[in-house]
Amino acid sequence: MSAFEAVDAEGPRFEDARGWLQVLHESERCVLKRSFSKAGVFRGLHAQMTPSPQTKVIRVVSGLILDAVADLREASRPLETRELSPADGWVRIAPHYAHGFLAIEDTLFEYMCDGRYDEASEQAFAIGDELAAMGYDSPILSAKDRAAPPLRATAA
Ligand SMILES: Cc1cn([C@H]2C[C@H](O)[C@@H](COP(=O)(O)OP(=O)(O)O[C@H]3O[C@@H](C)C(=O)[C@@H](O)[C@H]3O)O2)c(=O)[nH]c1=O
Repeated sequence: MSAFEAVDAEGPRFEDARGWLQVLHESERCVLKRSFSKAGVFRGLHAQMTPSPQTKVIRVVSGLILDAVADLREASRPLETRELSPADGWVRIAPHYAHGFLAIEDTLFEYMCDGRYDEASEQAFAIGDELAAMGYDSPILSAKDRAAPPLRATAA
């Protein structure tokens, strides 16, 4: 076998009103993805729970996002946000965070997760009130994220 083994480099692509998500490569141990989000889209917050927690390594290829994480180890689920642009390079998100982002501009985003996508273990949390308080009203959401319980309602 050649040392340069060809791998499936383009997996499925999912399009919806937010933009698209492309799986670039997936194995048992990692999944590499790219997504495009129109300005005003919010994706998340999402976290894969036991038995499939994931560390995510993320970057903005083009555009600008407000990245958001909530620490699921804390009863109060504290939310932290930070603007990320291409200049910030790769950023690591530990598995105990639920993660999401608002596209402030049209944004191309790439991320690597250690471990497979496991939809059954995923939990979604809504932060519409928190975004509105920061001046980001009526983000464009997926049906799944519209149906998610508010982050605060799930806090102890
Ligand atoms: C995330 C993902 C989705 N999909 C499919 C499921 C669905 O049909 C379509 C769109 O999925 P979602 O709506 O969950 O995509 P999206 O809202 O972009 O989900 C992502 O949000 C950001 C904030 C994250 O942190 C990521 O880990 C991931 O949860 O793509 C996969 O096949 N593999 C994957 O790894």
